[in-house]
Amino acid sequence: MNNEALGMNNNRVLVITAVEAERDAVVRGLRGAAGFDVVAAGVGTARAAAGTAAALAAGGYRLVISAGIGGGFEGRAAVGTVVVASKVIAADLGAETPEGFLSLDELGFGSSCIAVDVTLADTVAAALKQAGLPASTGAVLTVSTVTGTGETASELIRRNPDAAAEAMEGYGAAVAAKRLGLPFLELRTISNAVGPRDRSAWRIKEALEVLEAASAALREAVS
Ligand SMILES: O=C(O)c1cccc(C(=O)CC[C@H]2O[C@@H](n3cnc4c(=O)[nH]cnc43)[C@H](O)[C@@H]2O)c1
Repeated sequence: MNNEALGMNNNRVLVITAVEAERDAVVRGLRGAAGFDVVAAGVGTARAAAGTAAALAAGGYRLVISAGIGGGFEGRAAVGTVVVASKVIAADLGAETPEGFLSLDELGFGSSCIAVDVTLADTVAAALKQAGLPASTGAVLTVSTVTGTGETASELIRRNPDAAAEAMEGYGAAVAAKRLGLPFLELRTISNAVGPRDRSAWRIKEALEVLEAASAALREAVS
């Protein structure tokens, strides 16, 4: 029997972040809004999936949002901007062959791509812009390894022409949400460019400030 049949209202929103600094930024932005639970589940898809599934087991949710900082692809998402995912792609889940990379889809093991609620994603992006934030929509890649070379960045774009950003958790949280039939969103504030590793150029503090501001706008957009 599902929650509705049991008379339980599914009216809560679960926001999953990787680290506590992201969770704290989201909580500050939400400013005590009712109906939101914000959980830091750890870095990577396994922790994101396990943390999301564990939280959803309590029941009562209507939406799952993966939120945090991320890397932006050159010319698509600049540092300090926000990307709302139009889809989530597990970009390195598959098999390497001498002829090139094969995705889960090509291997016949399901899909590396998870759809989001596009109408809601567009609504959230519009609300962020309305709040004065530089927001756009685009595919967000989930990777197991932060991209650290121009070659890998180019290869990711070649395989995923609509990619705007990369991060490490979205696909895991999305799989858990999908398993329960819940709509899913991913929101990334850009802390660094995807490409040659330059740790000194990461703008984590600024990205967390944008994440806080974005969460304030999110509060209205998904209520
Ligand atoms: O390289 C470092 O010294 C370093 C220091 C602190 C954090 C990191 C991370 O790799 C954080 C990963 C964390 O943040 C998201 N994220 C942010 N930028 C990217 C990116 O360009 N590619 C993938 N993930 C990124 C990710 O979702 C993790 O939660 C490194």
